[in-house]
Amino acid sequence: MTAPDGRDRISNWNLPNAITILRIVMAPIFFWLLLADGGADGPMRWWAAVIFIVAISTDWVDGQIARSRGLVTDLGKLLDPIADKLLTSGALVCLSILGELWWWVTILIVVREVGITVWRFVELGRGTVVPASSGGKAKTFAQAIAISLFLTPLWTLVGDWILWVNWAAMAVALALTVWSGLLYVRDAIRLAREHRAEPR
Ligand SMILES: O=P(O)(O)OC[C@H](O)CO
Repeated sequence: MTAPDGRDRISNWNLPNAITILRIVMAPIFFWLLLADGGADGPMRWWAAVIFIVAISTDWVDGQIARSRGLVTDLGKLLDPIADKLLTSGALVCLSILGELWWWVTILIVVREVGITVWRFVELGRGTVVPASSGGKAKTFAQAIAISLFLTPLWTLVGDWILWVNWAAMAVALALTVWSGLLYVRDAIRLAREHRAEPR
């Protein structure tokens, strides 16, 4: 399809966006598996961990395919962070419900993720698409590692010392979440000033 400016328009119905939607579909299956056995470390917990790891890994896959095949779309730029946040924030909420993670950690991260998403939609309404920053990508990677560690009952295999590793990984994820969030706040202030300076 060709846009009015003569350039080829990329269809939103492409492989990277389909993978992103698959990630969204996998999220409720993962939540159910994690919550269904009430925090036990049996087979359902292992399955929940596997599904989370597979689903969050598709974040890297869809990005790679989109860039290498020239299939980057505005829909993808919006949908990709939402799919990540659904999985990661949902996982944190489930872990807090199960009493395995302090609520204040979950709330801090979820408020940051929801806040950035709301801001993305506000900017979209003004005609600006805000893609994920490198800090945001590093934050998602750190969250994925920390959540995968929390989900996988490795303590049943190697002993309780692994819990220290889990908490250290969560601390790094939390720090990157706050840091990258503050950088977005700085960008939001700059963009708001630019919008105000635009002729009406
Ligand atoms: O921090 P955000 O909102 O830019 O999210 C980053 C994405 O999850 C990276 O895939």
